[in-house]
Amino acid sequence: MNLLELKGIKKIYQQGQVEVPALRGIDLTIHRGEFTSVVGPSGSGKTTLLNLIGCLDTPTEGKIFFDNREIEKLSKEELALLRRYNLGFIFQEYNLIPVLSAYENVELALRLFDDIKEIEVEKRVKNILEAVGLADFAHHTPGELSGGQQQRVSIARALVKEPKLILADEPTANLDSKTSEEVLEVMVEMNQQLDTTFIFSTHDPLVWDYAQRIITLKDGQIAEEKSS
Ligand SMILES: Nc1ncnc2c1ncn2[C@@H]1O[C@H](COP(=O)(O)OP(=O)(O)OP(=O)(O)O)[C@@H](O)[C@H]1O
Repeated sequence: MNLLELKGIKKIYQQGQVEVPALRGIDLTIHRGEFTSVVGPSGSGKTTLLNLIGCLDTPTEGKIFFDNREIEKLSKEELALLRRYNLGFIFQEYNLIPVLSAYENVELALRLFDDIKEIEVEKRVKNILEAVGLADFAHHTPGELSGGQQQRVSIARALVKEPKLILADEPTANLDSKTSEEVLEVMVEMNQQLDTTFIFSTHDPLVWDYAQRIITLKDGQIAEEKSS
């Protein structure tokens, strides 16, 4: 089943008088449960593409459908709900709150949901921390965790809402290769267990080994596609 459909997506940034074309006509369908990597040289449009899919920015031209609903046609409230319930983000810099523990960082993501009971919050946070291998580190703050552990917290934070789609912009950029592999294994496991769809942007060849599908961008266009 299609989760995401992009039709004729173009994105032009305006830099003063200069127009910077970042995406020049992207047609792409992502199916539910896919584990897809977006690769390509610096400046090829990877982050721009992820930002558009994550509804963090809007295309200059073209249409994006999420679950068969056209994003542009959604009201502000509908868009906020889509982002809150259906999308999870993992960043290169982890973006954890330094004064909160691993548990509290993950818990915070669920606090946006008014309708979840306290007991359910606790169960879900504990389960997801255990799934990413951090049960014993729940009360540590980010400063007391390694880079790989911090990235696992941010994976748990993205997954605890059980979103349909997780977008990860260079998730292993700050990790050594062994830690990257561990983090990727956690993501593959979550993808398989929860059927969460993942889209990554990356320069890291290691990620390519884990991806089912690799989309190569060049100058804002899809230059190549491979599926394993
Ligand atoms: N906010 C912006 N304003 C102007 N130009 C931008 C902006 N963001 C990106 N660009 C330009 O758009 C193009 C695509 O950038 P993007 O960041 O999407 O590429 P990328 O493939 O993610 O690069 P990298 O691998 O270096 O992160 C580049 O030419 C970049 O300079």
